Amino acid sequence: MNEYGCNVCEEEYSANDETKCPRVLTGCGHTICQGCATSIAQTGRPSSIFCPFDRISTVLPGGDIRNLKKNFALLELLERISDGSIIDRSQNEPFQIDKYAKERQLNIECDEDQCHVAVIYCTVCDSNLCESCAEITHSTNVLSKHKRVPLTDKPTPLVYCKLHASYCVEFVCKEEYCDSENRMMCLMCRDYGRHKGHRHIMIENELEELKEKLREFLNVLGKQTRIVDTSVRSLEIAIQDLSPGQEEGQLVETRQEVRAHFRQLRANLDRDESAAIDKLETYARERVESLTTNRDRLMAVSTKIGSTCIELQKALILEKGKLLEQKDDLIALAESTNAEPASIPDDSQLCTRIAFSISNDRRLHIGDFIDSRVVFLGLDGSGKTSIVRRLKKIPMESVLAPHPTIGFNVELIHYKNYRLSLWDVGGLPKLRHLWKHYYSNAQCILYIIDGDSYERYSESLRELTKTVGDPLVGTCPVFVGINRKDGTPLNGHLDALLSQISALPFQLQIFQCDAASGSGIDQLIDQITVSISRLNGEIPV
Ligand SMILES: Nc1nc2c(ncn2[C@@H]2O[C@H](COP(=O)(O)OP(=O)(O)OP(=O)(O)O)[C@@H](O)[C@H]2O)c(=O)[nH]1
Ligand SMILES: [Mg+2]
Repeated sequence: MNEYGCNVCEEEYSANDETKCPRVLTGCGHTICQGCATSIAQTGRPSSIFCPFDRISTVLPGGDIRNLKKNFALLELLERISDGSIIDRSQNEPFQIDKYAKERQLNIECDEDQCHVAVIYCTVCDSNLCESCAEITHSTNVLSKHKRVPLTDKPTPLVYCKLHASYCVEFVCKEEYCDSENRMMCLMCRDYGRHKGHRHIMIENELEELKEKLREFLNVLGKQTRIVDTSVRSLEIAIQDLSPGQEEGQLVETRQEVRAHFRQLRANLDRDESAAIDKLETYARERVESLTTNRDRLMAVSTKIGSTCIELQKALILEKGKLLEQKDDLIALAESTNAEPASIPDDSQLCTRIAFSISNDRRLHIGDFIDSRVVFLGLDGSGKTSIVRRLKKIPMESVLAPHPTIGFNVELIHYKNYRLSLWDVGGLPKLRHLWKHYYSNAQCILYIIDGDSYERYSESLRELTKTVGDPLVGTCPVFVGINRKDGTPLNGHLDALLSQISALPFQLQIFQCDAASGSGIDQLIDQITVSISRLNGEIPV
């Protein structure tokens, strides 16, 4: 690569050759030669040019490459180098541009020293030489007169005819039907030999045509190389930008942005959590203050009642005369103590469970419980009672013996700001005609299917369709729970059941749980309250 050349085509810049003039891409500050800029601009938008090194766009004033600023500093430097006015400090002599850069690329050995690369051709000695060997071998008066040219200008040697060795090849046969393998011919071949009477052209013309073609190819391939090299460079930049372990680049920047985003989210969450906890604690403090005031008031009443009782007890053992004397005082004392206001707290004041909900913007709301009715349906033995026991947090150390529910059971549980009454309805066939009395005014229906009993899937689906298809269900959210999921491993039957449920023309929310292990139960209660809050048009918790 030439140090003072264009980094795209790697050819030297020049003030004299317009196509080699260094032009500045003002968008980014890189410099490339006018020729490369022209071919790059043709592949992009004509009004602008993308830098081949960093893909930054530069507007082309007037849509013409020639309007891009010349890199005068570089031109001046080149001029000073060619003047010899710049000293190469490492060599302590004027800085030189390698004028044989092209010849060196041919990498032909020097005839004098195989370790040297030839750059010069002596037309008299017919030898390829490096600069120093050319200097040494041609230092005498006579030899110094030999004509030496750059290796790339070496004249091509004469070629002699293979059949008539003393004749030079001068023509090339152009006869379409010529069957000779050797198309080059000398005068003898043409006039008397196997090419006699054949159409032909001068070898120089043929060579010129061929060279012209090769030059065209070189031109096309050169452009292609530039495009490919530019793309390789762009790809390298992109690879570097996205490779992990780099200190800078797009990946690093984006990673920082993502981290900042999550840092902000965490900070917001922490702030909202603190605000919610503060609010909860303030609420608890106010409740404690009010309960303490109530308690102190009742203690004062209790003390007064105690002392009055003692006074009355003492009066009971007084002499008749004295007792009668104190009659009015004692009655007044008893009446005033009896009239002392003693506000006895009711259950709601004593209830310490705190109803709360959290809005979408993560604010805590403390308020009354919302009462909702959740009805459990499903075939007998599907696990309804077991799931309700799990929701009630009743310890279940082992699987209980089947104990069919006759009629129904109601259990109350609290979750956030919901007070849910869980209606566990028996699933025996004789009880199923009663189900409608339970689901007709439910806020949520849970239909449980025993995942293990695939022989009962169709019966279960039939009852489900009948239930959900009943207009009494209306907009009530329906959950279909596959119980015993931790039992038999998932099998094809279960997959088929899930797709059959999904294909039903109702809006059903499917979940899987296991009453024996308790898995999936905690998520269930959360989903139920979210569905109920949506149904009520409240802010989902
Ligand atoms: N291994 C296992 N057994 C379960 C599971 N759920 C329920 N069972 C057992 O299955 C049997 C029936 O469960 P129940 O909860 O009584 O069924 P049910 O749906 O209430 O039945 P009915 O009241 O007749 O409608 C009991 O012996 C439970 O212990 C489970 O997830 N895994
Ligand atoms: Mg039951």
